[in-house]
Amino acid sequence: MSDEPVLEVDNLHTQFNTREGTVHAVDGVSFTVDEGEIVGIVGESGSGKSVNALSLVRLEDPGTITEGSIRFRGTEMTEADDRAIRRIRGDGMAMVFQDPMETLNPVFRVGEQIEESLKIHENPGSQKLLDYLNVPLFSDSNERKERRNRVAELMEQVGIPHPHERLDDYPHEFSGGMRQRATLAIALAREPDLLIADEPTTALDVTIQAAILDRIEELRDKLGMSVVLISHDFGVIAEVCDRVLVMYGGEIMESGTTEQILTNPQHPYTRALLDCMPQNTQPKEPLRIIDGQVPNLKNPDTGCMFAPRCEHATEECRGNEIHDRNVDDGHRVACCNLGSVEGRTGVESEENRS
Ligand SMILES: Nc1ncnc2c1ncn2[C@@H]1O[C@H](COP(=O)(O)OP(=O)(O)OP(=O)(O)O)[C@@H](O)[C@H]1O
Ligand code: NI
Repeated sequence: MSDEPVLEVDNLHTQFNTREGTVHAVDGVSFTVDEGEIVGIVGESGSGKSVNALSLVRLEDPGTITEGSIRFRGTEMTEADDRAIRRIRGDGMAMVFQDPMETLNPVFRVGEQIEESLKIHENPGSQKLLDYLNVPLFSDSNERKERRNRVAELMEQVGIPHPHERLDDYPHEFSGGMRQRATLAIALAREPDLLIADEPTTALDVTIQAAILDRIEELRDKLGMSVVLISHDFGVIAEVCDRVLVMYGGEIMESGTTEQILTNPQHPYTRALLDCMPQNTQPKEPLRIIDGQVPNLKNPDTGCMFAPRCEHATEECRGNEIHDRNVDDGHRVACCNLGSVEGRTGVESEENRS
């Protein structure tokens, strides 16, 4: 195990230029992911979670990274050329999307698609040329058989039963949960150092969701893989994550270990999100939602993004730039009004880092 974080994101800004103005989708985000660590990103719809994730793998187009740094295992992703990015997508980082059909091609068999991913992993640089020449990487039949076994093994790892019988199925022959598992197998075929999973279980029912989260956790334990797991559901995050980033309006409002965030939430937004968890709602009580709307990210106002919806907000919150502060070892909060929320403890006087 190395002490260096696998991923270091510093002051990342990703914007979209639209006719109505510039959308500040990710606005000064900093975080790290250590080897073997599962970091969760939680926040309401539109808070910038997906744009953040896509920026990490440099799929932010049509957005633009306007500022900041993303260092992945020593490579500066914001400056890397296409070749370096292709290599990193080949075997460094892999991404799983909410909709499996973003990954799966309906006209190829599931097994073939996992096999393709294995090939890219083994040969990230030469892939384009081989595709162009239409040369199969493995012509020898023994090797072909071995490769199919490896694909079946991967399918088994992600919980697809009877994989040898399912290898030659097409995606439409798979159920939603099985398709999601297949995309996980495609991602894992590359043995990524970092798996970025954007709402991988949102469309699935609870038991399948739990099974997939178990798999991710198990693979982290087995392979030492690092994971960035995105969800709007605190329940999912609490289940598997070591550390949590709470995102709102393109910024990180609070970050800390899962325990710190769950047992000692300091930011009013984090508290509001936790209050909305079904687990924290009485039976028969309707599910709570946070009053008000997510902010307009076009030409945002100064001050705290959450201030318009925050019951503790003061003039200071609206007028000033907010810096995050350390409230406990590794627990940071971007709120200028710390201490106003009942039950807050342990706030250090230390000002922001920068
Ligand atoms: N292609 C685009 N053009 C313009 N704005 C965009 C584009 N893609 C995303 N945005 C904006 O960026 C902001 C962040 O979106 P993002 O998809 O990252 O949110 P999210 O937190 O992932 O939400 P959800 O939970 O709904 O997936 C939103 O305001 C969204 O409208
Ligand atoms: Ni999203």
